[in-house]
Amino acid sequence: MTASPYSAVYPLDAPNPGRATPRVLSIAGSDPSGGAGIQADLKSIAALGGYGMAAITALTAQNTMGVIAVHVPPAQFLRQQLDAISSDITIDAVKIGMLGDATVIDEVRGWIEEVRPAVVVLDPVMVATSGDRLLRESAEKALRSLLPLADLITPNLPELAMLLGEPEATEWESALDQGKRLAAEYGNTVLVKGGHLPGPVCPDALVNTSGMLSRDVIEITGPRVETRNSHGTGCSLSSALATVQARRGDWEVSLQEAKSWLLGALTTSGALEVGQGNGPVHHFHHLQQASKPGAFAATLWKEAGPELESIYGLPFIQGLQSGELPERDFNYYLAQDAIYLNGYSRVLARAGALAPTEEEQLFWAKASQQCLEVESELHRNWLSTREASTATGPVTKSYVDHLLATSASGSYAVVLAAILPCYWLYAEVGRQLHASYVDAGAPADHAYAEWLKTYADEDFAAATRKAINFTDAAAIAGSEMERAAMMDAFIQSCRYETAFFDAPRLFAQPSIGRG
Ligand SMILES: Nc1ncnc2c1ncn2[C@@H]1O[C@H](COP(=O)(O)OP(=O)(O)O)[C@@H](O)[C@H]1O
Ligand SMILES: Cc1ncc(COP(=O)(O)OP(=O)(O)O)c(N)n1
Repeated sequence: MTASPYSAVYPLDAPNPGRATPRVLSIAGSDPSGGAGIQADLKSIAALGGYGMAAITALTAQNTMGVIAVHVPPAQFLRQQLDAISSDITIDAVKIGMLGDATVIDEVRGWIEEVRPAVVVLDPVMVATSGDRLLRESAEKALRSLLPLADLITPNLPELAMLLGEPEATEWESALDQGKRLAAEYGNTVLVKGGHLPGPVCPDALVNTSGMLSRDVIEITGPRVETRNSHGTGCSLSSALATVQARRGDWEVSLQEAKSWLLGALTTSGALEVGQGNGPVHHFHHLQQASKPGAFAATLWKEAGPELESIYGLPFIQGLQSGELPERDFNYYLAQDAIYLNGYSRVLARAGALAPTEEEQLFWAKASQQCLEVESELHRNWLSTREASTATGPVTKSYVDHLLATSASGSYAVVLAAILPCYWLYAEVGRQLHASYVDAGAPADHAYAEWLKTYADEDFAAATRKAINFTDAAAIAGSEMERAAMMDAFIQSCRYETAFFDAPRLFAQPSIGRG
């Protein structure tokens, strides 16, 4: 099973001690072309689920080709902006970007010392990629005085070198060494970024030498996207990190989530068609993708692919297809299926209770009832003449527990995502098995002929299509966080589907009597 990009990024069991919608302040310069500075910060904060605020340090006249002019308003006015915000609003995280000159830095330092926000991310913006200065050279010393107040510093390689007064690193290992030196000097965490190095990968690493992370260096790598559209990547990443950190409270988790989102924003940046130079990244790529009907269902199906492949490779499925499956395994499977269906029926009823429309309520209520009817049918027609333990097996127990836990605490959309694999994977596996039985001339002497015929159930196929459509619609109506939780619930259920088909091989006992 390949790991889902979402499961790494939004683990359901990850610590989530912060606010669902963190209030994040960007203290940065304005980029009127919208790709960097506060404009990029506000988009990034919103894209990652935060409430964005902005105090403007400087105005630039710039576009995707470079910076034409910089205007730094009086620093006291910045202080008035900052005081206006902090006297009224609790700030969960601050991202600091372009500061312009030493008077601005002094005001920001005074305000941070007074307010002490819980999360401070400092992107020490000095020179734009275009080569234009965004911080006066005379202000570099003042900038260093701000570093101890930051929890995380996110310099690019030229900025890292400038802060240390060393030549710029040209290799990843020496960049990490520089990161360690800066982290040791200021006692905080440094994000060393590999964007400026050549090569097919683009690594980033959290570096802390005082034991505040699980390791001194936590490296997260990713592919390098072939694009010119990297304007504002540093701004976007640092504000995304501040937002996720305020929610998650774990820098490693925050970097994984922010980096994965930025990768999508870089990959899809071409669709924006903004400017003739280094264009911006697509901050809201994930929302547009998810709002197309069928797109979320297609992503789910792609995620289920490797699990389906595993299912087809299982001895149980191959034995069912060839007819050589030991009867003991088949009996175990039937008995566990009956137990499972009883639990599944309760979860379907819960989906009905949460359904937003009468059509969906009716669909799930009927599905819940049909589930109990199939359970009775299994007992009446299939299990009454067979020997199989009626004790709940470990996989059945875990699968039903997962479904019940999801239905107890998950939203309608998440419950549907957990329910769906039992429809979708089962329908697909059944379709394939039935097709191969028919292709083989539907032999009447096939040991499981009667069972394989039950897979040709057009009503179940139609119900599966409806369940997929309802799940897709719930994803479109939901938030990004909800879709991530749906993805996790879906993948978890897919894994249980595979385990369920494999359970007879592992747990069916040779001659256990019923009861
Ligand atoms: N071409 C690219 N492909 C993938 N990730 C990139 C690319 N360029 C930059 N990044 C990522 O963007 C973020 C900002 O990196 P960097 O370009 O080094 O900083 P800055 O924008 O401050 O100069 C980092 O997470 C880096 O890994
Ligand atoms: C107003 C403003 N702030 C910061 C930058 C620099 O942006 P950054 O994300 O570091 O990357 P580049 O745009 O330089 O590639 C800026 N240009 N403007």
